[in-house]
Amino acid sequence: MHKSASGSTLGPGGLDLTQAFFRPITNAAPPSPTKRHNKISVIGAGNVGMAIAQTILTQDLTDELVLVDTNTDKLRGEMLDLQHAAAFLPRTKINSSADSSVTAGSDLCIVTAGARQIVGESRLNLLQRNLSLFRAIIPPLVRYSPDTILLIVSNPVDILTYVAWKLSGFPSNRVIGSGTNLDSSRFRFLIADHLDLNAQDVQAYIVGEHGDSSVALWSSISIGGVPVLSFLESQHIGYEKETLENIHKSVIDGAYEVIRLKGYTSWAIGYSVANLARSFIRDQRKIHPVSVLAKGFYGIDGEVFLSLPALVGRGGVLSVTNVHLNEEETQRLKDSAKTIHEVQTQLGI
Ligand SMILES: NC(=O)C1=CN([C@@H]2O[C@H](COP(=O)(O)OP(=O)(O)OC[C@H]3O[C@@H](n4cnc5c(N)ncnc54)[C@H](O)[C@@H]3O)[C@@H](O)[C@H]2O)C=CC1
Ligand SMILES: CC(=O)C(=O)O
Repeated sequence: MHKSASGSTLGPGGLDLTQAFFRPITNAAPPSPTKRHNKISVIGAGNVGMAIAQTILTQDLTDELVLVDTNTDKLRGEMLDLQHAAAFLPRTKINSSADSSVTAGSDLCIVTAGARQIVGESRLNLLQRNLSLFRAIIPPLVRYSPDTILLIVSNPVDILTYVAWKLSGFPSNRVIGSGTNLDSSRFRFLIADHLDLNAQDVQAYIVGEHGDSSVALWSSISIGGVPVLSFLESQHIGYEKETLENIHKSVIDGAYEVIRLKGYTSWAIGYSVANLARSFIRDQRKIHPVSVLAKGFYGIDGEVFLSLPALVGRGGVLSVTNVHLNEEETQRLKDSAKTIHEVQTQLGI
């Protein structure tokens, strides 16, 4: 069997099996022209790329999902393994190739390709290795999908988002790093666990670098509409600053612990990125802490990408939320920006 030019299946002698199986309905209305065909490409079919792909499929976020990887056997194996779940999933066309032309016309390109940390390495240690990969990966993605949103996940994510922005020539609102969307979920989980409630009811952000210099915004945490720290202060309920610092330290150490235990992180980043993909593709206008061009916000004067709570929709990042930071948080954010800028300057990027 093979496919006809129209995509229907041809049997022996050129018989169109699709037409043979189905009888046309007279006076059937043509398909609605308003339904938009969505296409998401995931570059890098490793632990992270596949966790993202699987979550996108189960959440029915796209009509077409494309996987790209240079390891062609693994790539085909991953594609077939997902295709074999077709009977249990919403209908999605799944395709794969080592050639980026397969991504043509993508609405969203998610880049996860590259080296990952081994025990003892920080995210910044990966920069040299992943920088050269990005120089090969980004230009063809841009050529084949000039209107796409680039969502960068590979580490160090903030610096590689800056690199992708420079290489793409795109406006900065269409080049976004997954940033601290994941760290903030870890933060919300730890607070919710501490108080025995649902993490979805905890509004809390980690901003700055996705990594060791991230900043916890304690002053703006609210639970069920109650601003936590000012409530405790108004009720004269004491709390230890050290407890807060320990929770933030657990957020930072979280990835290192998972990497030490299982070798890599995958499930949480899979859900985090699928959650972002939904906001872009379905134009959710949701606020996510993601890595954006931060120059000009909170006194940051260097050209760096780092995470700030941002309004996200079909056009990419639509605006940055004017969340209040106290003096200490502002200073920590500036220090985080400085850390990233220094690495970029040392490498001449
Ligand atoms: N931003 C975040 O929150 C997180 C980022 N990461 C990062 O994601 C990246 C991937 O991690 P894993 O999936 O665990 O690694 P992995 O080693 O399982 O997968 C990487 C994949 O990239 C592929 N690849 C290499 N060069 C390529 C190219 N030129 N084009 C296409 N594919 C290529 C490899 O063949 C491999 O399949 C790492 O940089 C890791 O640090 C991981 C977790 C969270
Ligand atoms: C590896 C990594 O960046 C993370 O899980 O946060």
